[in-house]
Amino acid sequence: MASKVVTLDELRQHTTKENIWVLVNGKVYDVTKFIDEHPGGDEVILSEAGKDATEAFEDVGHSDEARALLPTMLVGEFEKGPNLKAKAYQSTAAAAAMENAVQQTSNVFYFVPLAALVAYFAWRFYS
Ligand code: HEM
Repeated sequence: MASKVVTLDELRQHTTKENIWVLVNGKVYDVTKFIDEHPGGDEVILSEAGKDATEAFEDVGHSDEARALLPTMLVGEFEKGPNLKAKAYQSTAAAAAMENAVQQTSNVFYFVPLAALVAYFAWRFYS
C-alpha cells in the first residue's frame, strides 16, 4: 500500500472529518481515525485537510513519538508533479493584485475630499 502514489485531486477529495488526508513532507496520511485523539485538537488538523500540512506540522515541533505515528497512517507518496507551494504563491499573487486594486481605490477616496478642501481654501484665499 505504501507504494501508492496519491494525486493532488485525490488529496483534495479527503477534507472532511469522516475522511481526512493531509500531506506532510511529501507523504500523504489518512488521519481520520487519529483526529479525535490528536493532543492538539481536531480543528488544527481540519484546517490543513487536503493540503500540504508540512509547515503547520513542523512549526509545532512535534515529538519523535508524534513522528513515529505517521507511518501507521500512511496512504502513499504524493505525486511529484504538482507544486502546492507554487499554487499557494499564485493565490498570494492574486491576493496582492487585489490588495493593490483596493489600495488604488482608497487613494481615490482619499484624494477627492482633499482636492475639494484645497479648492475651497484657494477660493477663500483668492476671493
Ligand atoms: C498529521 C499527523 C499528526 C500527528 C500524528 C500529530 C501528533 C501529535 C502528537 C502525538 C502530539 C502530542 C505532542 C507531541 O508528541 O509532539 C501533537 C500535538 C500537537 N499537534 Fe499534532 N499531529 C499531527 C498533525 C498536526 C497538524 C497538521 C497540526 C497543525 C497545526 C498539529 C498541531 C498540534 C499542536 C498545536 C499540538 C500541541 C498540543 C499541546 O501541546 O497542547 N498537529 N500532535
